[in-house]
Amino acid sequence: MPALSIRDLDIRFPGLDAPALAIPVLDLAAGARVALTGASGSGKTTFINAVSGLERVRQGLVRWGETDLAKLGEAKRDRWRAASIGLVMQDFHLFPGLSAMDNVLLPHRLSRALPLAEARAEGERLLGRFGISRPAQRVETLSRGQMQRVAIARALAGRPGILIADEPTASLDAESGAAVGDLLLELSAETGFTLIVATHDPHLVARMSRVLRLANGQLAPEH
Ligand SMILES: Nc1ncnc2c1ncn2[C@@H]1O[C@H](COP(=O)(O)OP(=O)(O)OP(=O)(O)O)[C@@H](O)[C@H]1O
Repeated sequence: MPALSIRDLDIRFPGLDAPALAIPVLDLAAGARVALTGASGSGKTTFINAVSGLERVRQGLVRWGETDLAKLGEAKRDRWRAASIGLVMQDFHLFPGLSAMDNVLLPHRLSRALPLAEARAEGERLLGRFGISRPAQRVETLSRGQMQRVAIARALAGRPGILIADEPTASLDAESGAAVGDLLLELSAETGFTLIVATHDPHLVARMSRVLRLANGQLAPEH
């Protein structure tokens, strides 16, 4: 359950006058439950890409525990991410034609960060717990709320110390969105992973222990 330290982070894209994201100092405690919020274009996805190692950090320090992502090349970042982070996206990113269980196992077959038998056992446990009673069902036949729960089971089957979710409830109706929010909070309380959720959902924001508000790539002071 690593803590996150950011120092002097500055991410720029060609054609933009100001940095897309500039964070002089940010510390998140191990096991923190953090909402990341802000208007469209404020830098949420840029933040997620930087702290998950999806994007290379060229200026500044992004350290999870003892690992400074800015110092790792792409292959090492990919390996670190597979072993350390579960990612949940708005549009689930599930593979149609594969069963719920095969979707859960796919990243573990590829990364081998964890023995496959362990990922399978944990995946079965999580799918059962999430009410996905037919793990052999093809994912495209599930409801959207069920699809998101399969995506969460996939993210957690490797027992990561960090879970990062990008708008996990945005494409769900209010009821399924609330259920997914409940699930994320319940699981983080049980397992203690550090949770970062980018969201516009005020109900979910209100239930997190800390709220980071981005505007034009900068963090607003916290209350
Ligand atoms: N690869 C890129 N090249 C140029 N500009 C980019 C690139 N990626 C992001 N930006 C710009 O950086 C800023 C922050 O974008 P980002 O996607 O992080 O915002 P966001 O808060 O996630 O928005 P949304 O809620 O709409 O997803 C925006 O002005 C965006 O246009």
